[in-house]
Amino acid sequence: MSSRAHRVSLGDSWSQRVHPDIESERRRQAFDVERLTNLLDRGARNTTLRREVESLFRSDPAFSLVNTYFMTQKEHFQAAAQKRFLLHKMAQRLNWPEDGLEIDYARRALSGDIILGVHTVATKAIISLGSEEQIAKWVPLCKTYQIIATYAQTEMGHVGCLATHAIVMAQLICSGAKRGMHAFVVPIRSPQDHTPLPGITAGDIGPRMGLENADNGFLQLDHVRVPRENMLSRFAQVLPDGTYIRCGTAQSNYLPMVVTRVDILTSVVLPSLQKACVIATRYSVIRRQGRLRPSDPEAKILDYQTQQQKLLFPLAMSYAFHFQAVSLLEFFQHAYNAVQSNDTSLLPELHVLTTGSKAMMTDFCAYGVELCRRACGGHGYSKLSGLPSLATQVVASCTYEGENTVLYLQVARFLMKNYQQIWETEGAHSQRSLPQSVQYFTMVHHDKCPAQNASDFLLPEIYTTAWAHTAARLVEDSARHLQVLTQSGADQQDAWNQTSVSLVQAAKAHCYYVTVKSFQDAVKKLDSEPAIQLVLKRLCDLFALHGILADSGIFLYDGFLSGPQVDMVRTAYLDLLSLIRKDAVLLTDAFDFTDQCLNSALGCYDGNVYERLFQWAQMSPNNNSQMEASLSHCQDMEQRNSLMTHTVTPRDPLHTNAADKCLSSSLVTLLER
Ligand SMILES: CCCCCCC/C=C/C(=O)SCCNC(=O)CCNC(=O)[C@H](O)C(C)(C)COP(=O)(O)OP(=O)(O)OC[C@H]1O[C@@H](n2cnc3c(N)ncnc32)[C@H](O)[C@@H]1OP(=O)(O)O
Ligand SMILES: Cc1cc2nc3c(=O)[nH]c(=O)nc-3n(C[C@H](O)[C@H](O)[C@H](O)COP(=O)(O)OP(=O)(O)OC[C@H]3O[C@@H](n4cnc5c(N)ncnc54)[C@H](O)[C@@H]3O)c2cc1C
Repeated sequence: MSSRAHRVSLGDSWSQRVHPDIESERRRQAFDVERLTNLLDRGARNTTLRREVESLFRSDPAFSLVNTYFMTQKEHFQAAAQKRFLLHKMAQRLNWPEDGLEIDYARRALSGDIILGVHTVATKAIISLGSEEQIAKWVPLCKTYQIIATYAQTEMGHVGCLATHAIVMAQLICSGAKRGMHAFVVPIRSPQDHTPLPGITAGDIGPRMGLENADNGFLQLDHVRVPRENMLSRFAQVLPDGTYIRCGTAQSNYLPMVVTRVDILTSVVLPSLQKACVIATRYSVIRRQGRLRPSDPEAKILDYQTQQQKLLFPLAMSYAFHFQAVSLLEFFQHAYNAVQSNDTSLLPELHVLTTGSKAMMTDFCAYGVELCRRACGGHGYSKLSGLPSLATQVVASCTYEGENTVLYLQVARFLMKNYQQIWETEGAHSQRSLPQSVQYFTMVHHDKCPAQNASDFLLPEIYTTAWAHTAARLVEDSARHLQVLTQSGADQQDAWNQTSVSLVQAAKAHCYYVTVKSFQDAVKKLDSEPAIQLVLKRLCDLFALHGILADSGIFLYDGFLSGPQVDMVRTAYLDLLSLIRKDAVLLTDAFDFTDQCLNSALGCYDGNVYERLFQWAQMSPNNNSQMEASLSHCQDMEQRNSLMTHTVTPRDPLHTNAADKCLSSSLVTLLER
């Protein structure tokens, strides 16, 4: 399949005429885009498979995403339910393997616009924490939608209208002793008529900032009895006589959070940033505004240095986080399997790597998507650009699966523990006993950065060492601050709280270092692809140097960098902007999102922005000719106001009346086999 035909997928009459301003960007190919796509897909076979799956959705109107922009929340939810149902049928018909890549690629093609994301989270919680018998009992019911599960950990719950069962994470009190958080499969609604079971109060949580396709709700349990065998018991059991037996550590039951954090990074968070980069970069070579010199034609806005600064850092992040996610996934597979076999030795490091990656990637991706949105000027505020929904989707991920400050503090706790270990076992042996991700604590040798000119800052060992030094120094400062406070009489908790701003700063610097290091390691391995290696190295340089410039105070504080060296960093950084700008469109093409999946009037492959924007705007119900005609006949403002209040009906919240109960029941029926 030709890659261009694959990408131009909306079938508009003008799609075959690629806009000359974007075509010229693709003429100069400094590297092979297709090979970069293969690298991102982790193999050419995966690229082929992904495109095959995507092609199944291209021409089927049932899977169209454009209409969702004009839907009410309820309509959007129903459309997303229908997509989930059709996808389920498709997977059955095509015999897709249960844990194969096909389903991931299908979700990507549909831009995640299907309901029951939390059903998947809950199903994976059963797989992580259930015994073999419990998995055999519950997972097939989940996979065939005979039950719909939700994951209820946060107080007040997030349960939804459709769920028949909740995986409730609750304190187990056994023979009077608190045993920590355990998971219980709690039936909450009748499988026959979907009414709440005795003692259960559940419903929709009300309007939210975004995520119209999500089923978020509340749950109250009042004297609800849960059978003993419904406690998920891979890591802990209660015997019929009340004896409590633990097979793992107390933290083993936290495994679902680790699993979900990894899942959302790869399936929601990172693709959102990548899509925003594609949309904003393509738009920025079509949009012409102002002149670089009075005699020039109007400039492509991507030719302004400030626009490059806005867009190329998110692009660098997109690649940095891709390689970070790849290395995280590798470690995850290995450590998850070990924990499942009751070897929990890697769990603390797995927890901290996933938690730090989740906090950093969601924070930065939210920032990056917003940068892209603003870089598109007024059109970035239009939902039709695709950018507002990407922004609200990513912002949510800064909160769910653990609020990011809380997560950074968990990373800091791990850093403090390991730093204290070095203090206690000072000497040559300390490095060997440290987890791999913090071994750099003992490897920082320089007091001052040896760079002498801007080009020295393009040497990966220079900027990686700068990050390692500064992260380790911030960890040390926090550890000393904690020690000073406790030595002067503060208790541990007070000392922790009084140090927490510094601790979060140290955790952020550590996460930045880990990301720079994994990006640099990935680039080093690309010797057989020199052209790709070169463009990715530039992105790696930009990512590392942007972080230094944005937070130069932490590098200057102890004199590791001098003022003139920060100027050298800036020079190197600005030179990189103009180099990367030349490849920007191709670097975003390499993500290989279909137009359908981008769902953006600004970001299609062909660059025909204005035609598409105009055409899509026609779909607005406000352009309904009858309404326009009535409005134009109104003589005065008062008449106009009264017409508006009668024409625009407020949207019903889900699940407030009998009709809505019917809606949720029928969606349940829809999803049944
Ligand atoms: C469109 C896409 C679909 C969207 C789906 C969205 C679905 C969203 C679902 C949710 O949001 S579910 C709710 C998720 N909630 C959280 O993540 C809460 C965040 N809080 C925590 O993680 C807390 O740590 C805790 C688990 C609630 C425990 O808090 P507590 O204060 O009791 O203990 P801590 O001091 O934090 O930790 C104690 C100990 O345990 C270690 N630890 C913490 N978490 C984990 C873990 N996941 N895995 C392994 N170990 C963990 C922590 O490091 C401490 O260790 P020590 O220092 O004592 O050794
Ligand atoms: C879209 C969405 C979907 C969700 N889905 C689910 C779901 O399916 N299942 C589920 O169980 N939950 C779900 N949640 C809930 C989510 O996991 C929680 O909102 C999140 O973990 C934060 O907890 P909280 O709301 O209690 O915030 P809080 O903990 O109250 O945080 C509020 C503020 O207090 C600060 N804070 C809190 N504790 C500390 C501390 N120890 N030290 C310093 N500062 C602190 C935070 O940094 C933050 O600034 C969802 C949330 C959203 C937005």
